[in-house]
Amino acid sequence: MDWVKRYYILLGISNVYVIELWLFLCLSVYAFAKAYRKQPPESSKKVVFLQQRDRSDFLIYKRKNISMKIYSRAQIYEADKVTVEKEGIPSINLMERAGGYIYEWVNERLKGGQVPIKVFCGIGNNGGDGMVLARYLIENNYNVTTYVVNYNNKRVPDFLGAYDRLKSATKNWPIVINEGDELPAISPQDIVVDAIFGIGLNRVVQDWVKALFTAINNSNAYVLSIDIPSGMYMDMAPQEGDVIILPRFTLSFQAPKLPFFLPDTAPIMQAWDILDIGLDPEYLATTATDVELIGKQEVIQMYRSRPQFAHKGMFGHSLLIGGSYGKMGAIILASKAAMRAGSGMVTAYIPQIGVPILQTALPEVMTETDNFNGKVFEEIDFQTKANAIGIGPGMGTDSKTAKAMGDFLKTQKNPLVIDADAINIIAAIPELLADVPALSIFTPHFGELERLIGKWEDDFDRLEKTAKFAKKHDIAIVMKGAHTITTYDMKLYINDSGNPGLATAGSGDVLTGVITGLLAQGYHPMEAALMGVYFHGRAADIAINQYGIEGLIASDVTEFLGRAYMDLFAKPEQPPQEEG
Ligand SMILES: NC(=O)C1=CN([C@@H]2O[C@H](COP(=O)(O)OP(=O)(O)OC[C@H]3O[C@@H](n4cnc5c(N)ncnc54)[C@H](O)[C@@H]3O)[C@@H](O)[C@H]2O)[C@@H](O)CC1
Ligand SMILES: Nc1ncnc2c1ncn2[C@@H]1O[C@H](COP(=O)(O)OP(=O)(O)O)[C@@H](O)[C@H]1O
Ligand SMILES: [K+]
Repeated sequence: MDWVKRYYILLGISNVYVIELWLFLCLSVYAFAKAYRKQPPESSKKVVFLQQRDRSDFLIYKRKNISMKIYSRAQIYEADKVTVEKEGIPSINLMERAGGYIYEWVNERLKGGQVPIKVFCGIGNNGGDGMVLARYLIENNYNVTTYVVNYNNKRVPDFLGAYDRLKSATKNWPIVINEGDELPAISPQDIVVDAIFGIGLNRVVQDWVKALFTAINNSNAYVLSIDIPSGMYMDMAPQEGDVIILPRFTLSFQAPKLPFFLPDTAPIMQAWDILDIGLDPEYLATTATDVELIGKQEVIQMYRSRPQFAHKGMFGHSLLIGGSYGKMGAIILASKAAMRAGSGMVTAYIPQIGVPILQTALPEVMTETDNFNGKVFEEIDFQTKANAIGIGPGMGTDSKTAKAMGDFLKTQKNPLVIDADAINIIAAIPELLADVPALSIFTPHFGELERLIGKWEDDFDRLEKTAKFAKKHDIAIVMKGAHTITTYDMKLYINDSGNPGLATAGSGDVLTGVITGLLAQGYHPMEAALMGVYFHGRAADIAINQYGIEGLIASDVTEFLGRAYMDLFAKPEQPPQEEG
């Protein structure tokens, strides 16, 4: 430090002053550095938060190991009750826990950044979660404005508890918004926390609250919804004129909610994650739900590996019935997919006209035909001792074919896979349903489903009507689409794999082949249906790494089926590392 002393002595300042000044300088630099670290420039911190969204590609979130049960509202309330009883805690502690976890989630991403955060709280428990979050944010020096959206006067006790705790922790009290009040200005730079309605929403929202939702949606702010976007019902479809908050991200407690997977509401969910708030594990594990998610863990449990001395006779003979002039591709796709799914042998039953085409395209597959020489087949009569039969792809709905199918159904006792034109024929001649063997698997897309069961009003109505139809006829119905849902015995199984690359001609034919191939290998029909839908989607998820979503065609899905099987036991992928 000699050079400092000398400098100050030169300036005529005494030694004591030099040391004090030096200390003062050091402390100032330290304080500045600390303050700077705690409050980094707004813009850079905002970027860190937004990256979560930029990476919120649906595939990333689908890989997460989330609860595979989808609980009803009543079950979630019961889980709350059981948890507080077993832990011997007041229920507000559970709210504290939930709000605390949300705070940790936000803090991990914002790292103290001074982005303006506007927390909008309702007056129920969802609002209470928002209050707890707001308090933590304020206590940790975030830039927070809290609002109470006063949509009715029935403030629930835990909300009031959380409200009081916030008010006693800070002078930064919430602003109450009543009907008729001017709505707060929200800027695109804000982060909006939506804790207005949670799973308790059960009726249409008042107009002024809708206006607030609209203002939030139009603000272009980053919106984080707590538990479920406000305005979205947990167990019914949006009503005409409803407004739903459109979040960039939703943090949902403990388990996903059914509307996150349905076509009317799922597109609202740009990205979401599940926050484990420690609800009683025993209750969660032992409670049977009407809805389940099927992902890798479920399929692993169904999968049976092959013994070393296996031979083809052990893996069944699949028979695929279909094809017609101009539509031989469909039955070729289905037959090849059955082989790739692991069927020991595959035979295609096709009109004579298709034999050279099929035999050239698929040397592994055998063929049988009818005795007619038409563009469609006119009878279904075969020698193959099939372990599983799939019928429909490319078959057409010619009256001769329909007659042949009716006669064929009368001879069948084992579960069939019924797809495409076979469904259309049954839809046109409903009496045929009486001859469909129990536990047969129907695989309609929405068009075919409507022909089969009639019109529906919305997603929930469709699920109910389809489940009842399936129950009545003792069949399984695979409702194809994004998040294919299979129903049997009034239960719903939501598939967790697949991507919009599958929206391409022939991918449904491939699915028919996969399910038939699994059935032939001795899997129970429900296992074959659920595994088949999963593998089909997973193969497409892997294949798009090579072909891209637009480039994917149905044959690629078949090519990647083996990879989908291998992927069952592949090490889980590491989630992408946070930056910043
Ligand atoms: N186990 C969990 O998942 C936990 C959930 N908690 C929170 O609790 C929430 C559910 O809380 P609540 O049952 O209090 O419900 P909400 O906070 O979702 O709804 C608030 C209240 O508004 C009423 N309401 C419904 N529709 C309305 C409308 N259109 N207009 C005016 N009022 C309407 C309801 O009767 C309800 O009492 C969850 O979403 C979650 O945020 C946490 O606090 C603790 C644990
Ligand atoms: N957006 C999507 N996301 C995931 N899977 C999809 C999507 N669109 C279609 N699929 C899947 O692709 C398949 C399409 O079947 P289908 O409509 O019968 O096709 P095709 O009649 O051309 O064979 C179904 O398995 C369906 O679940
Ligand atoms: K909410």
